[in-house]
Amino acid sequence: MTAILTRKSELSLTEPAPDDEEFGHLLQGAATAPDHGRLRPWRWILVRGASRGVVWEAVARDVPERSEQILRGGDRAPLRAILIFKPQRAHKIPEWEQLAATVCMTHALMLLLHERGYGTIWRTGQLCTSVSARRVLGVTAEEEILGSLDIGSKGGPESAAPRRTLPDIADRVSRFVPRVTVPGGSASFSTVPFSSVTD
Ligand SMILES: Cc1cc2nc3c(=O)[nH]c(=O)nc-3n(C[C@H](O)[C@H](O)[C@H](O)COP(=O)(O)O)c2cc1C
Repeated sequence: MTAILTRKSELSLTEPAPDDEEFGHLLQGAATAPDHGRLRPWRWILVRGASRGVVWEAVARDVPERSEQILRGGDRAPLRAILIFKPQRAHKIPEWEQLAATVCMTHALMLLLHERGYGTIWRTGQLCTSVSARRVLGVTAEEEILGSLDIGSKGGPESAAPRRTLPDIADRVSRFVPRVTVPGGSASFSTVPFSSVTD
């Protein structure tokens, strides 16, 4: 609960970021997230330093009207880990489940990075639809870019924000109460009371 309540998307990320070895180590942990069929239908492309410019120049080429803004954003984090969804299309595990497994892995990775003191933010935007970026990164026709997990050290003013408060989820959960006495009758639902949670 502490990790959940203290993680938040960090807009300002500076050096240092985890090196390849540390990223790989944490990814091994994250790769144990729930994954129906254990297909691991994803891969990461780590982009650092001047290579970031190459990728975001490609994105900017595809959206000339926003190119300045896109180029400015290219180096917004020391490590831009690009998440590629690599589903097995004709597999018995439906594609949505493969996407769900990919998201489970990514959230686990974000929490592991957070636990090590790194900040993250998952960014999507123009990168995901950029044909030029796909070409530069070697993304195949079978794959999709799900965005960039920006990783670095927390430095912005928002880093000092207090722990988040828990959201009100009272209307998002109910208890199923079958009406066994009425054949074919409808079930009823009752809401589940929650007391506020603390760790
Ligand atoms: C799939 C996905 C895509 C996101 N894309 C962006 C984005 O393009 N730009 C951005 O500023 N934040 C992006 N975010 C971060 C969300 O804006 C952020 O998680 C949300 O505002 C809640 O903030 P928190 O993570 O601090 O709780 C994305 C998050 C997810 C899960």
